[in-house]
Amino acid sequence: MAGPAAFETPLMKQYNAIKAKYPGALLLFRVGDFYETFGEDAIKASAVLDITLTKRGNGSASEIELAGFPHHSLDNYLPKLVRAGHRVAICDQLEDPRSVKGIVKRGVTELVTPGVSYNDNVLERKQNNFLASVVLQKNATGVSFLDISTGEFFAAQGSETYIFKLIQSFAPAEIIFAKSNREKLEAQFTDAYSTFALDEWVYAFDFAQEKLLNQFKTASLKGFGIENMPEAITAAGAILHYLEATEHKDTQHITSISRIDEEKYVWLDKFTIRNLELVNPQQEGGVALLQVLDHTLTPMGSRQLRKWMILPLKELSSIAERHAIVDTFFSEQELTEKLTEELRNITDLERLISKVAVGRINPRELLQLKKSLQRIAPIKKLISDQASPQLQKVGDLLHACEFLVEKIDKELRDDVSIHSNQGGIIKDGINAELDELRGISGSGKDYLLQAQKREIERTGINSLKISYNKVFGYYLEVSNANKDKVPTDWIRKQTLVNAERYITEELKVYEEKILGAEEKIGAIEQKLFLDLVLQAADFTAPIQQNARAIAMLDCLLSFASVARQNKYVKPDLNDSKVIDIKSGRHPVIEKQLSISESYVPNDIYLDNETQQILVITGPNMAGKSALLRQTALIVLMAQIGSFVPADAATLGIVDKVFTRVGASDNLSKGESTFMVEMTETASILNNLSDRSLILMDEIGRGTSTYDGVSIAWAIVEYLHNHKDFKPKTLFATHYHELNQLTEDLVRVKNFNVSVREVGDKIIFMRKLKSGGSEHSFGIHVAQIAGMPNKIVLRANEILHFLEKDKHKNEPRKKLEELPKSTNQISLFELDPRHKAVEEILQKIDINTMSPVEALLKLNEVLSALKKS
Ligand SMILES: Nc1ncnc2c1ncn2[C@@H]1O[C@H](COP(=O)(O)OP(=O)(O)OP(=O)(O)O)[C@@H](O)[C@H]1O
Repeated sequence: MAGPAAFETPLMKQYNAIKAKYPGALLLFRVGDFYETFGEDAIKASAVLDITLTKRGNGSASEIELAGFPHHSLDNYLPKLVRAGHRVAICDQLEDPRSVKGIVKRGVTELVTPGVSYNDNVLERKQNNFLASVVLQKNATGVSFLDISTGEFFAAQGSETYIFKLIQSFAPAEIIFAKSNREKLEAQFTDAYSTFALDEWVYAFDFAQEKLLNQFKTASLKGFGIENMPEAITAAGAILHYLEATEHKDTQHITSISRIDEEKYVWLDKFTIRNLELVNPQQEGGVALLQVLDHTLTPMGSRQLRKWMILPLKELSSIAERHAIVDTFFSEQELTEKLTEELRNITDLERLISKVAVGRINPRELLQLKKSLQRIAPIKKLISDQASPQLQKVGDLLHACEFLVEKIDKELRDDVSIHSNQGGIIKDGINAELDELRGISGSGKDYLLQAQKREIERTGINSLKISYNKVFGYYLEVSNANKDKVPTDWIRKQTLVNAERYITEELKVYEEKILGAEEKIGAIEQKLFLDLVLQAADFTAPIQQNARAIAMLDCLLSFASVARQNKYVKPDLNDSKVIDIKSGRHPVIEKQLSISESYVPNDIYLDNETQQILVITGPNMAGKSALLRQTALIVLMAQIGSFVPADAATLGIVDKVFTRVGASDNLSKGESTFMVEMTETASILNNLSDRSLILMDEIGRGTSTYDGVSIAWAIVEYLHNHKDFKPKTLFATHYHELNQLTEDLVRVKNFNVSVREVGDKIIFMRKLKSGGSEHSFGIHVAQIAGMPNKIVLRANEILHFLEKDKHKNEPRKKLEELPKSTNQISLFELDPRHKAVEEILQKIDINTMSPVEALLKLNEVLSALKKS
């Protein structure tokens, strides 16, 4: 590729100057009806967009790569570039090329980055598109999240672990930070997120605070509850700067910022969110809890639910409010049906009003906004008529925006297109001049039809047609066969293969009148439409408030609908430290079972006094993990306001949920090292509280049995004997040795997930029973899984050998004594009964045997074979 110095045409000079202002961005450069990319950008764009890459001379000896697409395809191509991780600068022509001589003025009108987008094709309807800004400081780490498409703006600060966890939960589309924090944050986030480093000065507190005060037009940040959070303020201010730098200067819809208060929400460690599959399944094709709970009807509802899921509440009263509303919906079938019907007709109010604020709304969207707003009044009435004070409170938040609805209804036509420049937007009777011009335009068209008729009569050319094109306006088209009938006063304009095109003086006069009128109509309609948009912008705050209230109703309605469908019950939440679940089920697994299977419910009881830690043993596949997860899921569902899959649940508020799964479960993620397992376990142990719920699933299995048992043992002891806290713990393990813990630790109780052995087979009962289990059945599972019989037999042999001498402290020596396996399969190895027969036969000494003894032996062999 040629270097910049080689680009000598004036156009390329202009291109280079603009390109230099947006380092790191792919520049879409508008030339005529095309967006062009050059050089490296062209190579990237052609690869991502699958468009042709060409080369062209640029006024010097060198050539430059070129790839472009028609301007009207921007909405198709832009999202693809952004999704491929590019920052895209859109450079437009800033003046009408027809009115300038020489080079048209151009400038970047928007820098679209993964985290800053209004484009419906980039955005997911059901998900927020957050931009995150992070600041690492000595005292604390700060973070801010903004979804420019909805106007939601959050800030938080705290420990680095907490902030990184929040980032993981919010899953932003892009993360920005100061260059000085680059090394650490890139190492942390670049694999999973788009990142961008900004100059240091952007992350200065004073600068950031000023930006926020200007944005909200307030004298202090007190009203937002963040005035004493310098790191959060710095992160948030940097976001506002970034919007400006990316040419997103219309930000009137960002009207406030909310503090994410660490104290208000349950602490979910990063494994919990992933392991419990709250919002995303761990494996492709899997199902997350969110999918089961999401029966929402509006995009706002869906997005809200996702936020609720990652931020379960700790405050009893707030949870109770949600439960009360779900309860009303649950029992009032008629109310839910009516509300459901109304919500179905509400579109994305939140994103539409953002588009209004930044002047990006099209006529059809404004019509949708009106239609959605028309549903607010009936909803308000429906819920305000209810006895529930909680529902009435939500009703108070709703604002019918009558003035705006009436205005749009009166002025905007019901059949508008998405384009604001194609006319047909404003109704008749709104603007006198518009009506008059429409009259002229309409009658002009009539006139043309009459003229066509007259000319046909005059010339006798029956196929004569008056048509229009942009190049020479209205014309008469005559086929070659009729050419000689053309009168002399017609002026020939164009010759086609089969026809000739003419204009006449009369046509020209009318054309001017009609086109003049249409142009004026377009201008007036556009102005009236803009007035409507401005009017709507005045309603930004109430519409945003409506959107949030509707989102909340939608989520709660969804909870009620899911509860009814899946037979959930209202949990009884209280201040105690008891978790008492009767016949609890796993909300996701129970949905996945086939009709012939049914989920086996289980009771779980945990408290801080008598039953703090359950050591749950049982064979592989018995359902230990399912039981652990369902317990945490039930607790979390309850604390986000949902009903729960159980017959009854009395739950003391939980403030932290920790999850650790033995290393090999995460093998596919390349995180299986024992070291990681231990580090994470350590971090749990260092952050305990009295209301914590801990799930430990086969901790220690990433190392040798002896190490594993010892570590697991020590962890249980630690959790039991902690001087300050008695965190409730479910500890699933294969190590039945841990059952001995109950001998010394009073609040540890043994349970097992029962199975029944029927002959060689085991039947999974999935029932949690009090008491430990004898052995781990792993070999049976291997057999079920289709492991070659030879291996199963050999494993059994080794197991028996090891178990026989378990309590002697000479494992190595014993292993050496283990009978060596041969690689050949003998007849006796194919079936365990044959092994027994072999043992009998080998002991026989036929030289000393009487015939009767031989018969008896034969009988012994036969009965060994009959044993199943
Ligand atoms: N209570 C239940 N009712 C019906 N099916 C269940 C139940 N619990 C678990 N299952 C089914 O059994 C499968 C295995 O359960 P789970 O993974 O919990 O076993 P596990 O004991 O943890 O096994 P491993 O030790 O191998 O991890 C689940 O995927 C689920 O399909």
